[in-house]
Amino acid sequence: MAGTTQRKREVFPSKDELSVALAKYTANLSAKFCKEKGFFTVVLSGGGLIDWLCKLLEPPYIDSVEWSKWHVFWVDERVCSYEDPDSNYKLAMDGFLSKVGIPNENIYAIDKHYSADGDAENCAMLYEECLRKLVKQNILPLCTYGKYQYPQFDLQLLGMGPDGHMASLFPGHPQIHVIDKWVTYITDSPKPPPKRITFTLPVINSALYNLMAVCDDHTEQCPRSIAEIFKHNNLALPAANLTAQVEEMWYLDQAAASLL
Ligand SMILES: O=C(O)[C@H](O)[C@@H](O)[C@H](O)[C@H](O)COP(=O)(O)O
Repeated sequence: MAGTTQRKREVFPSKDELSVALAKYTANLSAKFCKEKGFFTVVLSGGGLIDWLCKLLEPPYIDSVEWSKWHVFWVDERVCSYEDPDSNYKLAMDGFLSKVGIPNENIYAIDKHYSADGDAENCAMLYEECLRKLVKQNILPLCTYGKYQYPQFDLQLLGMGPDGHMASLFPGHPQIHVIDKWVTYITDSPKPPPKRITFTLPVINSALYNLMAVCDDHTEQCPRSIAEIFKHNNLALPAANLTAQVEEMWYLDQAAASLL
């Protein structure tokens, strides 16, 4: 089913207030899905997001969230070794995942060897294979979207770059049009590093809940992209193509929303 949700947004005076709301949103969905089906599938991105998730590491969430029932994925990943400061896996492990009790086998990172070798194509292929195994194990249901089926996650936590990219789907690059794969790759990303893997747009839009968090660090481009999306629905910006099966929510700080 194609996502038909309405784009919702909330604007927060500061990053700190956005972080509080982000923790609450995530913890509420975690409780809902753990109660309903016994586990919670959550997809992370890189960038500022991991830092903004820090309130989950504080009471009441650190003790109340059922961390052992989480399954964690990445919407995109930089193709480099796990130790590289560019790695989204390292960013999330160091800043968040190592501080909560998620079983290691529930953390689905990019392939260790191909990523260290810089082999983006095989990393994408193996990540898709990993998702297909989880479909067989009934961890991920399938969602029909257009003429294909895609894995369906409970919650995706996304970020947007100032140019309007989300995941590693960049404006003017062909990856945004890929529909016959679940995971694809790019070797000339305009945001460094150049080699990355990324979920395709229909996988992103098959998620039940998509939360896009955007805080602006005083760039001129970010508020302009937000205005293009909310006022003109300019689909040339990849993030304007975001939808979800149940809820598409945008959390913006005041700076990012300054042109709305
Ligand atoms: O690996 C990545 O680079 C990301 O997943 C990317 O899509 C990110 O979410 C946005 O670029 C926002 O990043 P910032 O929060 O740092 O602006």
